[in-house]
Amino acid sequence: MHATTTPDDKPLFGRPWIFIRGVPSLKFLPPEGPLEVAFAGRSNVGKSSLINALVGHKGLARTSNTPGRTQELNYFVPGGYSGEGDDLPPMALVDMPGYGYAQAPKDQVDAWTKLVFDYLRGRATLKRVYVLIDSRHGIKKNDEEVLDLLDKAAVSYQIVLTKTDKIKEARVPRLIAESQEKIRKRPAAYPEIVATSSEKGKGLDELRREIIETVGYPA
Ligand SMILES: Nc1nc2c(ncn2[C@@H]2O[C@H](COP(=O)(O)OP(=O)(O)OP(=O)(O)O)[C@@H](O)[C@H]2O)c(=O)[nH]1
Ligand SMILES: [Mg+2]
Repeated sequence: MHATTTPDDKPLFGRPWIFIRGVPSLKFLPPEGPLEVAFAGRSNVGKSSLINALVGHKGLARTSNTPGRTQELNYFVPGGYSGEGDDLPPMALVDMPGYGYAQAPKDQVDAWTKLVFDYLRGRATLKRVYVLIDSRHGIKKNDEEVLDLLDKAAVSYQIVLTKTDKIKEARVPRLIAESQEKIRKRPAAYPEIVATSSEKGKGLDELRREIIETVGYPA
């Protein structure tokens, strides 16, 4: 018997990831197939940077200092699958436009927000949403609205603190405790909170482990 060489023999985050599709409106979504893990959060919170840090590819998802950089649902998958027939990747990471303030015309921002909310509410293969919260700001009113939506739609989500390199280290445990208190009664919230810094590589292994567990990889 010889060992197989299917891509599934390699660790999920130990191989190149590729961009496969940008979705400007729901009708362009790929057919439901592989499990999806999505990243939500206010504009500029660090969604695209976190995806790049997780997969170890700096320029994969476009990032910017200007809020409103990501304007579509962007699909990223591990490479090595043709996408034809049954040769599908085991999962996809979905980067999303941010909600809240963005440097773009209001009707455009309203359209992205609707796209994100409709996707979050209605995607059967969406397995987990990471709701990113900037460590300097904590959970705000518009974050709460997204948590309400996810609770109502019974979509499992987890809070991820971003940019922890921008606050004093001693504040991190307090922020985790405060955030945990805010989600304690929320039915679809995963109780653990992950503190990350894409810049310093903090919390990434923990998050990778969570994602692997969430999608049940390898099956
Ligand atoms: N110091 C620090 N800066 C970060 C970190 N993560 C992201 N940033 C910076 O924050 C800014 C926004 O990052 P993005 O990843 O583009 O944020 P986003 O949430 O995808 O933003 P939109 O697509 O506009 O919604 C960029 O200037 C990043 O370099 C971090 O961990 N630490
Ligand atoms: Mg982005």
